[in-house]
Amino acid sequence: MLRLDTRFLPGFSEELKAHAPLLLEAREALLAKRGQKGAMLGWMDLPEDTETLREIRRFREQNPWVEDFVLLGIGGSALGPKALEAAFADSGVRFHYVDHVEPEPIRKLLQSLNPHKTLVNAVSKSGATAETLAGLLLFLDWLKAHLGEAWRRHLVVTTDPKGGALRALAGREGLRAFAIPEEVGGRFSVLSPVGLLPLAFAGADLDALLMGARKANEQALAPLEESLPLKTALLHHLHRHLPIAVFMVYSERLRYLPAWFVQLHDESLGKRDQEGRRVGTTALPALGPQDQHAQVQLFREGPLDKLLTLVIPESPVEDLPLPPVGELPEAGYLFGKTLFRLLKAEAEATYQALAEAGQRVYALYLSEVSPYTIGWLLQHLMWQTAFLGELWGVNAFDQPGVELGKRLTRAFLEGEG
Ligand SMILES: O=P(O)(O)OC[C@H]1O[C@](O)(CO)[C@@H](O)[C@@H]1O
Repeated sequence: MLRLDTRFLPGFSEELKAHAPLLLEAREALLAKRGQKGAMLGWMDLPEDTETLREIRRFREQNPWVEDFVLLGIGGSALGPKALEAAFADSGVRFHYVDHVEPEPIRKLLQSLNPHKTLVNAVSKSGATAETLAGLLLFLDWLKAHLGEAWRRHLVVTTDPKGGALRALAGREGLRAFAIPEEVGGRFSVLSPVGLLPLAFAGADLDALLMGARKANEQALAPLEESLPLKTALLHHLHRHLPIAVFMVYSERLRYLPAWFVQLHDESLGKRDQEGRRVGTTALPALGPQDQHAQVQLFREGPLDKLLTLVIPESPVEDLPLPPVGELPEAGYLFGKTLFRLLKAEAEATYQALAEAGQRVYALYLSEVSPYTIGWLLQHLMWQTAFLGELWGVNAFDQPGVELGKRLTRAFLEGEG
């Protein structure tokens, strides 16, 4: 269950009523593009794709030998699986992410892995991302050197259904390849094989994840009063004059989720609008309780330039009681409580303290941290982002601003000869 709390934002229900026509129009405009080629709205349908899920499960069953799973990919090709695997891994398979190009950690990783027990998953929608291709060159070479002709069984690609270098490689070499549907962009691809394949090896409950996402779909299309994504989109719209959108999650298991949200929000919404005006707010990742001891001082007493989203679990999946220990009477106020009660008290205290400081803050309560609630949350945030794209007059599904950096990198390398 996912629940919105706006107790510190009085007047929100009036705002919701006042903005109903705008919100419904934005939703209509978005949905009118559903099914259009190039609209990139295929992520809406991913939760229903049980055929792909079956294929992925079969592949997982055919490869019980895997002990280490190396994901080569960056941005939307890595952030989602990384966030979900950290939260729900249960199989003992070790995961490694090559979402960078720093030589030392890659050398260390290559030295530590047993190639016979390693599955490499190269993930790239475009098949053209320099970081991913560089990782692939290294791992391909390594697999071939250690396994000879058998290397092909140790490399699986997740990429565009038709085009790009990874699809061509898979075709030439007969590699197993999973498709990222044409109409699904990288940062909206977590519920495609980009996320599902690694999560199958992690032993996560994929049925529950997709069921949760279907719930978000249902709510996105529901009447305004029940449409959580329209409501949170409105919260961001009403606060678009505040430059920073903090996304603070009270769960260690969800420690990589803020990074996933940052890409989703920033790369989708930080753009020029139709009139050429610069649009967007800057998502700032935060983790509770750690960032209470790092960022909350600024949030409390620094500029009132933020809208804060707190993601707070309401109950634990399992809890740990804090035992009374005679040697530590100073911790007496904790005796007999549980770890989760402390976590919850800290989240609630921070929520109140931020509101009292004058910051604009709301909470998204999760009944617990589970594949179901997180599937729901991820898909909810994708809807929120898509609605904001409509409200702000930007295309939430392209990223023209990253192209120049890529072209220059290539030019620098080619210039070196
Ligand atoms: O999946 P690809 O095509 O390798 O892209 C990786 C990432 O790079 C970007 O295109 C930005 O450069 C992101 O949108 C994307 O998630």
